[in-house]
Amino acid sequence: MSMIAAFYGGKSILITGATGFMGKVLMEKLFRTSPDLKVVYILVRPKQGQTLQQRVFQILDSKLFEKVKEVCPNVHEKIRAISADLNQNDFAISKEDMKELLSHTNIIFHCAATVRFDDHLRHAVQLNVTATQQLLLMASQMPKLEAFIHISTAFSNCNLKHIDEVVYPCPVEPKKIIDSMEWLDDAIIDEITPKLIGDWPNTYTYTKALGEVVVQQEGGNLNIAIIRPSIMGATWQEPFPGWVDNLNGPSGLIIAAGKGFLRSIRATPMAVADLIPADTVVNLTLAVGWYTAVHRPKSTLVYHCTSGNLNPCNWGKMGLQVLATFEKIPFERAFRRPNADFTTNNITTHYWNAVSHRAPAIIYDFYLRLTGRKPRMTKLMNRLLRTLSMLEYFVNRSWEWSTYNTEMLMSELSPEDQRVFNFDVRQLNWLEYIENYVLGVKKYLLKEDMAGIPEAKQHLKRLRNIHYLFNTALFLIAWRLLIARSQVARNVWFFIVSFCYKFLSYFRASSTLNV
Ligand SMILES: CCCCCCCCCCCCCCCCCCCCCC(=O)SCCNC(=O)CCNC(=O)[C@H](O)C(C)(C)COP(=O)(O)OP(=O)(O)OC[C@H]1O[C@@H](n2cnc3c(N)ncnc32)[C@H](O)[C@@H]1OP(=O)(O)O
Ligand SMILES: NC(=O)C1=CN([C@@H]2O[C@H](COP(=O)(O)OP(=O)(O)OC[C@H]3O[C@@H](n4cnc5c(N)ncnc54)[C@H](OP(=O)(O)O)[C@@H]3O)[C@@H](O)[C@H]2O)C=CC1
Repeated sequence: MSMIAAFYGGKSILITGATGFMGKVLMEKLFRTSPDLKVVYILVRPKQGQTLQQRVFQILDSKLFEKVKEVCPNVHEKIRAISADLNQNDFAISKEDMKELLSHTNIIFHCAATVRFDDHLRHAVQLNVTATQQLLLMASQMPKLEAFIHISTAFSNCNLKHIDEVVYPCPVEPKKIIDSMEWLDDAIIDEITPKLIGDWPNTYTYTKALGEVVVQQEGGNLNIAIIRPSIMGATWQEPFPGWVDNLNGPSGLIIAAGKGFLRSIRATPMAVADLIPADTVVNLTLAVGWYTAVHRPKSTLVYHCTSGNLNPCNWGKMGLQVLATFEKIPFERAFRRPNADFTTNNITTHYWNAVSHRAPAIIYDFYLRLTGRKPRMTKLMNRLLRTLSMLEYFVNRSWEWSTYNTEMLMSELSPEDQRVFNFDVRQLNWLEYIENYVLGVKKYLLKEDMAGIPEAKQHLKRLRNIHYLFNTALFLIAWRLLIARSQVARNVWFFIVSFCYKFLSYFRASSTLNV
């Protein structure tokens, strides 16, 4: 019997960010392995005209929860959605709901965050720092609380090269930042943001670092642990390989590459691609929840959930495997044939952006205009290039994350728990994982049918022929222009033609002799 699964039995668990990518995988695993848990409280905000209940039903209706519904048929009764907005005071939770949460919660998993790299500093601070502070305050009033697990990111200290499993201080105290956000106006915040974030690349990583400091400073006597996942990708094994439901991290770029929009990227092929499957993160998170509650470590332990130091893969290898998978499993209605040019140089980046991205978009928009349709490709391409520029920082550097605590935890688990809550990334076969990831993107993000693969392959063949035809026409036009202007080019042309003629005559004569 799994000790971890048994631990969660009968427990009341509070999850923030349960409607997000990680939150859903976390909930799924919890219900599948501990169907006898008492209740899962999730803090949800109404969104896109959907009520809380509609949002919960939409999650439970997804393929991700198919197995759960077999193991725990009354799962919908065990999820208690609480209306909350983490941007508001006391999260805008009603008095009754608050009372229930405070008196029953045993474990908190704090996953909610804004993960947008370019979020306004005020908003990023509100969600990633102030909300964490408020949640800690709530936690301190929960008499039955056994553990508070805070999800951070391995990139919260990406301004360092080697990162240990410790909380690093920030140049400006989080409390001062929180205070200043209350009275500074947006224009001033915009002005001071670059100075405040210093050598962090964006407001996301900076505010996640501040959030960790808040957890350490204001955790009081709570049993707290911090988990730092690197780049979370599709699931590796559970509940099935390749599940993914948003465009963050590599997923959006895999779509852009598979559809032929993205054909070159400014990335260092040898830089470590520190991806980590979402189910691995969730397994570690649940194991940490158990360990923190049962063993009550004296200080706040930080756990790195990364792959680079145990089983490294690099961006070059990843790009090649993604392309190889497109050969087998192409995406439908691609704009161009998928291709991957990795460049680290400024000039070649501009060149490839002009030739591989902007020029085809302009030509296609011209074609759309000619056929009376609205041009849209240039706009899409500009957005893609903007996204690429934001991700560049992460694909041109490598970091070293130490994993002592994570490895210590692994050794503390029983063989059964090591199997059920496997977070040993050394067992991951990258080629297989990436292939399943691409397949998952096709199935669960693009919602494309596998039956369409032969047609998609035909489409790619047509694109290849158009490509050859286009290049040949371009070459002939360029050549024609050149020989019209240059005597040297004309001489070369006559030399090639007469050489070919002689070769053919010789070939014809020798084949006549052979007969
Ligand atoms: C050469 C070929 C290659 C071949 C092979 C290629 C595969 C192999 C190579 C793979 C290298 C991977 C590198 C990953 C590095 C990640 C490092 C993470 C480190 C930290 C990890 C963490 O700890 S934490 C999670 C990370 N946090 C994000 O990853 C959020 C990012 N994101 C945003 O910060 C905002 O999104 C941003 C972008 C500002 C736009 O902002 P914005 O306002 O302009 O646009 P919106 O967000 O409103 O989106 C507008 C439209 O862009 C669509 N879209 C949104 N994201 C998209 C995306 N990533 N790729 C495509 N498309 C995306 C969206 O679906 C909309 O499409 P539509 O309009 O059609 O609905
Ligand atoms: N994805 C990744 O690659 C990585 C993620 N992480 C961390 O993991 C955690 C989960 O990330 P992930 O699942 O990818 O993120 P998502 O963006 O998928 O999910 C974010 C969650 O936070 C909720 N949320 C945001 N704002 C509010 C608000 N004002 N009130 C209530 N809820 C809110 C969202 O709710 P709603 O559905 O209503 O928007 C959603 O449930 C985050 O802490 C992130 O920093 C760490 C490393 C890598």
